[in-house]
Amino acid sequence: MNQNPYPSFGILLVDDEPAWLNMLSITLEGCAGITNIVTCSDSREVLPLLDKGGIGLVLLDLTMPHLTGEELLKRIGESHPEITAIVVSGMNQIATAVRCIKLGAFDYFIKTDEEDRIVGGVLRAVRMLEMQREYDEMSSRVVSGELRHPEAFTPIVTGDRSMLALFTYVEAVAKSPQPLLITGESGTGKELLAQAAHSLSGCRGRLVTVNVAGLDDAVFSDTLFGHVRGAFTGADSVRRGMIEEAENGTLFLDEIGDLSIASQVKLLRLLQEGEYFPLGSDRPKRLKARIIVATHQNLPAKEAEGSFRRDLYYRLRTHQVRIPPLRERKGDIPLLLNHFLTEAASALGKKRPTPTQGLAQYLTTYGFPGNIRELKAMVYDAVSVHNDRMLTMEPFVSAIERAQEDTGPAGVTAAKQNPFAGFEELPTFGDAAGFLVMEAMNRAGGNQTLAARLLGISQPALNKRLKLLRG
Ligand SMILES: Nc1ncnc2c1ncn2[C@@H]1O[C@H](COP(=O)(O)OP(=O)(O)OP(=O)(O)O)[C@@H](O)[C@H]1O
Repeated sequence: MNQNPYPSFGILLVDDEPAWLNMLSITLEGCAGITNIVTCSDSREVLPLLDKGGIGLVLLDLTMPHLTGEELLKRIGESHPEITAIVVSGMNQIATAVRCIKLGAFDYFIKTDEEDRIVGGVLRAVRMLEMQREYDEMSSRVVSGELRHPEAFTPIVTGDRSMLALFTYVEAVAKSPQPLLITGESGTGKELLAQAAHSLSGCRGRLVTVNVAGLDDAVFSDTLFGHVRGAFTGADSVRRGMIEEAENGTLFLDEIGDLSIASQVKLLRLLQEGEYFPLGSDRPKRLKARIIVATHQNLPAKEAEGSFRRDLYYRLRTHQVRIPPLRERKGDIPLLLNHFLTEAASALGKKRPTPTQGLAQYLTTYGFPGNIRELKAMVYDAVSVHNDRMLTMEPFVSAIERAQEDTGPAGVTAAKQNPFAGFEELPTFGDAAGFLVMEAMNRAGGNQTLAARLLGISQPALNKRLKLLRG
């Protein structure tokens, strides 16, 4: 799929007829982009070749001088059980096919079978091996919890365990040729994660981002596939599509949940066939980029209501990560606050202000529907207006109040709903007030000023209630 040999492991073709070996190599490269091919026409050399390592799949001819394919199959099973074998026979013999499958062959083909069947079988075996390898790699890393390239994730500030587990997963699948689907609410850092996945992919090309929301099908096709001169009125010159711009790199399609059905069909075809036609051209081009897609939408729900194709969803979700919203990793708020304070001060050419005590704690009491983007904007805004050494809570309090006012009827916050509506028996006024005070103190981490702010009362009034509660 790119200039690196594909797949990442070698495919050994064994046959005593060099002409067949040659033809099969050309077919596999031309039809499936398979380039990591080793050929061998002497059956005696097969096992020593496998001992050297690097081979994942073997295609074996059955009838060969010295060692037969069946004999080799048995020996491979004994000495290299991790290697997958496919038998390609000159004759159609059911009994031999059954014996080979019993010996562990992954598949059995006749040389006279259609090219597509043999190529399809090889691709199936390659995918199975790739998934097995990714799974093994991932399990071993998740167990050890180690990242090989932590530097790829440096721009993503977090200390959250679920985020770290997600990094491990992204690192494990970074070199896979299958698409990566990143989901998560708006502002959670999906684009940042796509950048990390690209830098880990080992692809030398660029990361090309296309936001597909709002693109009608014609613009989508033109943007991705490009066009030849004269393809349509106004197409005065050739346009390279983004797929080509991303050659040997990564094509990142953002807001994939908003793609029109017509464009979904085209994307699916691209992923299935690995090739596409620039508009106005009848010469196909090969897809030579890794595909990463992202969305803040709920794709299974969209699929259920019929606005997202099931076949595309299944294709995209082979490797999938969901970035948790900030409210599910509140422990990151102090880290992010710190990070954005430094970043904003340097961007605005100011001295880094010291946040007032309790600011981080106060921020954890808010749900951040806009996630990290919202927190970042708040910090930048506060740093740009402040002039003292100490950064007070005020700009954050007003930003949060403004955001809550803007949350309109559809997004009514918990505080505006009636929490007692479902209760069969109501608590007494005193009990309810007591629970409320304790919850506010809990959320404010014991800080009375903060808790009073959350309850909309003065600090002395809260103090009085606390004293009453403590008896
Ligand atoms: N963990 C993080 N550490 C530092 N900065 C972050 C982190 N997560 C997100 N950001 C910053 O927050 C902003 C939003 O991030 P990003 O654009 O990656 O989100 P997104 O999930 O792709 O959003 P959308 O769905 O709206 O496209 C960016 O400025 C990004 O740099």
